[in-house]
Amino acid sequence: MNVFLEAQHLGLDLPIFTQEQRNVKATVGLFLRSAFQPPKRELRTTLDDVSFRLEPGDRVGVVGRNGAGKSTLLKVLVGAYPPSRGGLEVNGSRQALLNLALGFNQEATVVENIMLRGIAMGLRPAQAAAVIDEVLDFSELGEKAGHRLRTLSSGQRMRLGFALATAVQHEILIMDEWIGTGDASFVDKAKNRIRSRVDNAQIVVLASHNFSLLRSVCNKAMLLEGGKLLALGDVDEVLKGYDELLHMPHGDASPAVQAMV
Ligand SMILES: Nc1ncnc2c1ncn2[C@@H]1O[C@H](COP(=O)(O)OP(=O)(O)OP(=O)(O)O)[C@@H](O)[C@H]1O
Repeated sequence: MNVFLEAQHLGLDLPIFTQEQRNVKATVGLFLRSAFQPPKRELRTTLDDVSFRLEPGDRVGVVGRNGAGKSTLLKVLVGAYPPSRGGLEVNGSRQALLNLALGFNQEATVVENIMLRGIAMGLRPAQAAAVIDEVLDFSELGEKAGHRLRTLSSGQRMRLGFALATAVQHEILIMDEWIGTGDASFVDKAKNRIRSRVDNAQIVVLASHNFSLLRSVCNKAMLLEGGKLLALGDVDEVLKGYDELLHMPHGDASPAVQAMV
């Protein structure tokens, strides 16, 4: 199968809720208005005319300043947000390593959650059942198998989310910079597994601010600014352009970026 990920003139508008400027010194009025004045809903363009095609062997870092649209682009690529304009074509199985704590059912047991979330991630019921033992083993939660999720600590939930999200190798891996919050031995184990999933994926998309991580994982990078794709190319060149951009006011393109576009 020819694995690829293609975005064609992709655009996304998200609703934002704004409030008229209030006089914070008029305390009583402030309380009344914050209780009764409805917010205004506006649509804001978060991704604007983003086009690229990724092929097997592409390991692409997604960089840009805070609020540039990196996480939003990843959410569109994993199918969490449908694009408002343009199209996204994905050929191959994809796995998101984004918010590992999301999507659990607090009232269901650990094993039930592995089944439910495994199926939600696209596994067939038999495949989800087949990974239960491995997920319990990797997350070191065997003795909690029949416990309700709400009784787990946040670190234990993170282990479960990580073990489940990485239980199966996929062709396309879409991930945020992964910062381990578990104890040191789990973080080491998790890093080894991530490395193996990255090495064996055909396409990797990694959003991060960490240049050394990006250079060690990626061969290409894309630079976003204000929801637009400014550059896509060799990782070292794009990081150089991004580094220059970081020292410029918003809206100005750095010389290295201008040379790339
Ligand atoms: N759910 C949402 N609803 C409305 N606006 C949003 C939503 N999520 C993000 N935004 C806005 O979209 C823009 C891009 O946000 P995004 O999280 O994609 O940025 P980012 O490049 O990942 O930033 P950072 O480096 O700070 O994580 C920001 O202006 C943000 O305020």
